Amino acid sequence: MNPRSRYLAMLGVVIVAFAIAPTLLSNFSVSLLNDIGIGALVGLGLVLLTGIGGATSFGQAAFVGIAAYATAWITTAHGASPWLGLLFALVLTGVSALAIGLLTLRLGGHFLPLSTIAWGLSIPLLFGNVEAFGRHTGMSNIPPLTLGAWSLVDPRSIYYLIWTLVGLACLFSYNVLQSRAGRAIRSLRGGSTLLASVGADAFRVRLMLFVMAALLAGLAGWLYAHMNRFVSPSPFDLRASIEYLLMVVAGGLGQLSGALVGSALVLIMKNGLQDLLPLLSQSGGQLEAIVFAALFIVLLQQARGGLMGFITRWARRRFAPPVSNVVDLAPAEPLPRRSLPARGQPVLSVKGAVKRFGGLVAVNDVSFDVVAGEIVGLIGPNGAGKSTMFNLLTGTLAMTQGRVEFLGTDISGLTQQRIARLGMARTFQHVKLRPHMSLLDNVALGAHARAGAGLMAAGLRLDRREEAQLLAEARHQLARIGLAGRAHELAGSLPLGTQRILEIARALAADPVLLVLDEPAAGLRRPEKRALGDLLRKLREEGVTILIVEHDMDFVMKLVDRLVVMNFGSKLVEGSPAAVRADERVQAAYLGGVAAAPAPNAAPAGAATDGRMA
Ligand SMILES: Nc1ncnc2c1ncn2[C@@H]1O[C@H](COP(=O)(O)OP(=O)(O)OP(=O)(O)O)[C@@H](O)[C@H]1O
Repeated sequence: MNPRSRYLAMLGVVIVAFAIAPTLLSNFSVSLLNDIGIGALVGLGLVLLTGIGGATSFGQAAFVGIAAYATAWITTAHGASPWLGLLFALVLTGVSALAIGLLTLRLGGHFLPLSTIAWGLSIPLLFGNVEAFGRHTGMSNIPPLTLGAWSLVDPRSIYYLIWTLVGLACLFSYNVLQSRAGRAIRSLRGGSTLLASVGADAFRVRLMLFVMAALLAGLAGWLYAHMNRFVSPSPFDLRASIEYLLMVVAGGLGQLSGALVGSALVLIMKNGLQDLLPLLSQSGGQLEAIVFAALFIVLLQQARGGLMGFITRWARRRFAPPVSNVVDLAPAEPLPRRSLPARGQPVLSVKGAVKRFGGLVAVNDVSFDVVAGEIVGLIGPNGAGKSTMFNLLTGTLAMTQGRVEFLGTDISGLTQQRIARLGMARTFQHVKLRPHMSLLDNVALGAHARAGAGLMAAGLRLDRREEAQLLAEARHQLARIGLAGRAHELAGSLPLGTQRILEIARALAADPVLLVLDEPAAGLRRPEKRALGDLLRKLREEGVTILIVEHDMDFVMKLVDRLVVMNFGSKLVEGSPAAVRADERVQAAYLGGVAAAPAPNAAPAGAATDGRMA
């Protein structure tokens, strides 16, 4: 049996087991399974938001509460149908999440989790102080769910609805993660610069994810209200939020199944402890909290991947074949390409660029132009201001003064994301890849701005044609750099030099007009450098314009059409490689005539062995 059939068979067994469970289990066990399903829905949102998106939330129970109170209020006070209650609950939860997200998601570091504690505390307090919500006594007599004439009042009948919704939510979330939106979500950890460089807005991605997680919690809240037919503030307070977080940490924050496993683990343990602890001590309630706190600490120390982390590692060792190097992608129409400007047309024009870091002038009144179809090298000794100049061009840093035009548009005040979308793609001096993602996904991320399917389309699998095009583009770019055979390996497994090349493939996937490369040859061996040089020359033939910062003079002199030399933040000279090599000011800047080395192949006297001038 191949792995896919084995996986489908296992899934079939799980579905059949869930379908027949209510006929075999006691009422108590079915009710427990219902609670586990509701917990799993909240946990699913937390896995996406915290485990995959990297934003810790201590306030998820508040969203469960907003939906539970919304449906309770509209169905009891206004006699609305619970299905209208669902719509109302989801809209209210979504709008609340959007408002809270807009206010808090820009907070960095520890401030975001702290802010989640603030609203996690305040929203249940609000429930307890509103007369219409029954204050701390809560609201009762909430109608049960009905499907036509079928009332879901009994735990065995609502069981099927809960677990069908859990199944659909898992499928939706899985589809999202396997998409353009999912790649952006998986890239959130590790900062927003990379996402901005491929034309994605990290804040928007995080906000959408936050709303999606809240909606999953809202769905759970709606089920909770109509299953228990009673709501009060305490099941939605900070303690409940921490319990949801504990569930996903116990189950495994890194994978969707962690939500199900964690919910089951914590709720079964909680029930067991509630039976056991009173036998051991009078104060069983307090002991339960202590046991859970101890469990949390042990998990954080010993098993950060949770139970599913253990199971996955074991299953991989036991069953999984080695990573398949076959790129088994369906054929797809190529993505539309942008038209490149005619050779010699102006592409980039930098006028009087200045960047100050406090008292330090890192870039001082630098001007130069780049025209279509040429390779221009930006060189200079260490600390000359080259990377800062690149960061100004790409919008990564704001200019203190000056102007940059790209394809005739003034991009001086534009964000990195807008500039990327205009057709400027870059690589980084300090490689920015997502090591836990495959090579294919890393490169497909580069083509993010060439497609448009969002979360909803991805979740419903309406994005398959576009997704196939994105993956085909990524495969094409991987083939170009000779890594097609390793498409499914993790980017983190590559040596640093190869990671730099992978960054170039990611930049090419954006179909750029201007490729901005920051030290692409650093860490490459001689044959790899030769291959890189060939690739860049081929790109130039195809009409791509290239601006390159490089310390390897042997490499750069043979490659570029023109050089701009910087020193102490200012432009020193500009000209052909031969003219620059012969220029005395450049020789002086590079400490004693290193740049005057006669043959481009030979390491210049006094230069570092890798051919670095500086
Ligand atoms: N974010 C920053 N804050 C303060 N100073 C900075 C910052 N970034 C760069 N600098 C300073 O600006 C100057 C230029 O740095 P930059 O990295 O642009 O030089 P470079 O030519 O790229 O050097 P290298 O070749 O070593 O990478 C250096 O003195 C550096 O310390």
